[in-house]
Amino acid sequence: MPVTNFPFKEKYQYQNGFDSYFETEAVPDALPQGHNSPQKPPLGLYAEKLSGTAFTAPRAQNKQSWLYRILPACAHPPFEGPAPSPNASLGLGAAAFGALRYVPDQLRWDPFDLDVERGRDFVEGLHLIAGGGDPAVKSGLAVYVYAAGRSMGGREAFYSADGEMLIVPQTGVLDVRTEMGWLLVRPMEICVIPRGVRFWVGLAEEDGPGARGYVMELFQGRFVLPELGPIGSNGLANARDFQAPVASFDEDCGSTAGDGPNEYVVTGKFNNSLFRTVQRHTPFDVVAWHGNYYPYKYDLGRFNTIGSISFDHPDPSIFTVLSAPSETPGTSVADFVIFPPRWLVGEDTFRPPWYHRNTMSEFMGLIQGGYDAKKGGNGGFVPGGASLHNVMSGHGPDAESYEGARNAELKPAKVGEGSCAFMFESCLMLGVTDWGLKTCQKVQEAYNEHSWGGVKVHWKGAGGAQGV
Ligand SMILES: O=C(O)Cc1cc(O)ccc1O
Ligand SMILES: [Fe+2]
Repeated sequence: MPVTNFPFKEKYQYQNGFDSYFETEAVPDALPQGHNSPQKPPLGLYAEKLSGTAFTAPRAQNKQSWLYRILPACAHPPFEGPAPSPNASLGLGAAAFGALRYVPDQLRWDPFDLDVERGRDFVEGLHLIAGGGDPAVKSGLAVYVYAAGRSMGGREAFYSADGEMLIVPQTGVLDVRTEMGWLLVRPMEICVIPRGVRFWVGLAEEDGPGARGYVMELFQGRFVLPELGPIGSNGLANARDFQAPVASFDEDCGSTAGDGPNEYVVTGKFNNSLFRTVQRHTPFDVVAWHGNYYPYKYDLGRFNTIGSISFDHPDPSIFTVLSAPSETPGTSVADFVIFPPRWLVGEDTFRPPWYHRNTMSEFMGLIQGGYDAKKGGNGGFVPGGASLHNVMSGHGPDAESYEGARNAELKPAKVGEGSCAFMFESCLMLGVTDWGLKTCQKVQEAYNEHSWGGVKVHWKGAGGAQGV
């Protein structure tokens, strides 16, 4: 079901479409007509180009936007850093990335703690849990969980030069301000902030339980919609359901870069370290923009789920929302896959996921409800928790789910009502941080035993009838 209530309607306005060319102006006539960079842009604005791909990238992949702003982004004192990570002990930063540990065991985590002390904002609350590759050579990705108990300071902004950030809220509504405008992102919605775009994250419900969720930072390439092949021209996540913000700006800029009335802290993530600068003008001063490089959001309830209407359990690639292709055809650096409510009708079929070992690694999280192949409850796979099944690590339904599905009457059945699990699937082997393995204290030590310790032998012997 799509997310329905739309608070703060006047602040959040969207333009619809994936990979579209948009133009938007918060003040009439702020966009130059017929030019990108006139001698004097309208209203005394500066023109600034933001490129997400090489200038010479083929047209089909080329991503860039023109921003018309009160002062250009370059007007700031030198960055200081690497700054001590606001949460070095929690796992963000170069040291944590450099010390990733690669383990073949299946891992599962209890729900990660919310920031009940209300001490951390979104950036301070980012905990690196797993990753692979290297942002300096634009390869690989990082996976975080976040727990934010408060909004970022009113004069703060963050950006990642390392990659595009896919944010998956699990608890708490995020009020996201970007250079290109505002996005309201609720649980069961996601948003993507492209590399380099400055943003601010607030909690829309200041007196709620705080915000918790998952982030994938993609060092390599960008998220695109998966090919549909024989599915045809519609299905899965449809382009028109992606929403981009409209231009919205503040005017706190003084008359030059140096003498503005206030100080704004811009924190940049650069090769896994944080650098900060304090400038005397707001980074959110973009009065108009046009282009195809922009942040966007998507309501997972709009996903058009497709499955087998005859027999056998299809590969989960049919549930891909967004995909970041590698150079190898059909092989993703990262896929974002969801398991929404759906009908299962397969005849003579073991309906949950089969047992499997993959060359791809699978990091899973649960936004709400349960997951059909795994027990919930204490010690199970529950909302706000996670699991990691790394390259060639065997996994599948726990013994109890296997027995249940093996003996189930195969009537059409709706699974996953009110639930949504997701998977960050990657062709990379994922290393886990010290925080993820130890400090967070959420690893379920008995995960393997608890899930598969009880798998029964059904073998009837060489003479046994098949399928009994
Ligand atoms: O491991 C998992 O639970 C994810 C998954 C789901 C599915 O339906 C098929 C394969 C797969 O890896
Ligand atoms: Fe799997």
